[in-house]
Amino acid sequence: MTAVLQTNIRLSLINIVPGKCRSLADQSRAPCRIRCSAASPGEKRFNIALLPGDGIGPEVISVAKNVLQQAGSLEGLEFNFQEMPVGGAALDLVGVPLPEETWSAAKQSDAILLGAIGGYKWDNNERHQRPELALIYLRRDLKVFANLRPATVLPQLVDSSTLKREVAEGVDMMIVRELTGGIYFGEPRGITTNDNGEEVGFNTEIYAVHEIDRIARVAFETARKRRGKLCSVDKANVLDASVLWRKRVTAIASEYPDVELSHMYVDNAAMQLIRDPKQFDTIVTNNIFGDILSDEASMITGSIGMLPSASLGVSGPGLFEPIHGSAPDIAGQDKANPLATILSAAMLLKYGLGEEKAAKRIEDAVLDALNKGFRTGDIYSPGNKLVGCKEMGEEVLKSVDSKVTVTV
Ligand SMILES: NC(=O)C1=CN([C@@H]2O[C@H](COP(=O)(O)OP(=O)(O)OC[C@H]3O[C@@H](n4cnc5c(N)ncnc54)[C@H](O)[C@@H]3O)[C@@H](O)[C@H]2O)C=CC1
Ligand SMILES: CC(C)CC(=O)C(=O)O
Ligand SMILES: [Mg+2]
Repeated sequence: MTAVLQTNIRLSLINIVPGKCRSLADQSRAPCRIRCSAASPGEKRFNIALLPGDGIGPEVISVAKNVLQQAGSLEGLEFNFQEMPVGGAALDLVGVPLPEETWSAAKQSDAILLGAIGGYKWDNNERHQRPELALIYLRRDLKVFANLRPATVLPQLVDSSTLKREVAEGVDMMIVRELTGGIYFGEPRGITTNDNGEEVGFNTEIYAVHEIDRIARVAFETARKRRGKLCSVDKANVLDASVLWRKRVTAIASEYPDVELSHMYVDNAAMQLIRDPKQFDTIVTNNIFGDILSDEASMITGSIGMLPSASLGVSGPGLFEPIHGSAPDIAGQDKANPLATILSAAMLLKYGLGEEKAAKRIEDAVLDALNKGFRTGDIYSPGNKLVGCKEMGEEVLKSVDSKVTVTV
């Protein structure tokens, strides 16, 4: 597992951005250093904004928080957690999906751990009252344009994959998804009436050169530190935005002669992920394709409940969250798999705070709990021990405590 998490992307981002941005990135670390000085020798303090959100969000966040706290304390890290409402929970409390207080806490934190947002209750809300808007605003305003979604088939979970053992075994890819542009943000958008008096809905897929170049560089840096293969996924046979995407990714490739670049249309990529997922090392793609392909890739690993993510920008706090949604169908039943959120906490330590040892403690503890046979329903296979969200969390916590060192 650590193989997919070995790139220090924050450093990569700093490295790839020249001059002015480098100092911006350095400034973003300054508040942490000031807080650290108040801690006792050998101890570092970090402010973590916890945004549980809706559905299974609070269940998985409460478990991941304990694991994060424990792994951190064993490495001399102290966390000041500030829990704030977001999404539907915030709509119910104060009438907006991202309250000003939540935004301030997130912006001023060293890193943000988010559960999930949305649910049936708010499904028919007007667009400006949708819980999911909070996520869109957070990503946009934090400027976290690079979304890393590692998909690794753990040896312990090969039998949980929906694919045959020989297809799933050994899969280890990183999907680098552009997160602050494309059709989720493009203008114009809306629902209007056409000349025939018929209602029409429309959105705009739009990318500027600087948006493509910066995500391409993150992807090339990532691929360089992995197996040196980058596949750019687009729809350049139909979409103009994809034509520009392919042109720019190809241009940026000249800066990375050691990385082997290929291009693939997204429909083919969706098929190839199931046919032969081991062909992929690093994938770079736009916002909507990355959203869809990462859900698909999650099932190769056994469950969407396994995939963490890190959303990073040039400066400021990173946003860490499982790739899944609020799973309203299982919310409140202690059935959710918390491992995606626990592993997102590991990504927070590694990419957000640069605390690799504490991150490794979490990754090892997850593997240890799986080695002992603990499984939530989504990754259960006969012969293992079926547990709920809380018990899985407790088992991971015990493994963090016992300071296991596991190799896969
Ligand atoms: N980042 C976020 O906050 C996201 C929010 N959403 C929102 O979540 C709500 C539900 O969306 P869906 O399309 O149903 O996607 P979903 O990811 O919430 O659920 C899809 C399926 O996967 C299962 N699942 C998801 N996470 C799981 C976990 N940790 N353990 C076990 N099973 C898990 C669910 O039970 C469901 O059957 C919607 O309101 C949607 O807008 C959707 C995706 C991302
Ligand atoms: C709810 C969407 C805004 C987000 C999503 O599905 C995702 O980021 O995976
Ligand atoms: Mg999604």
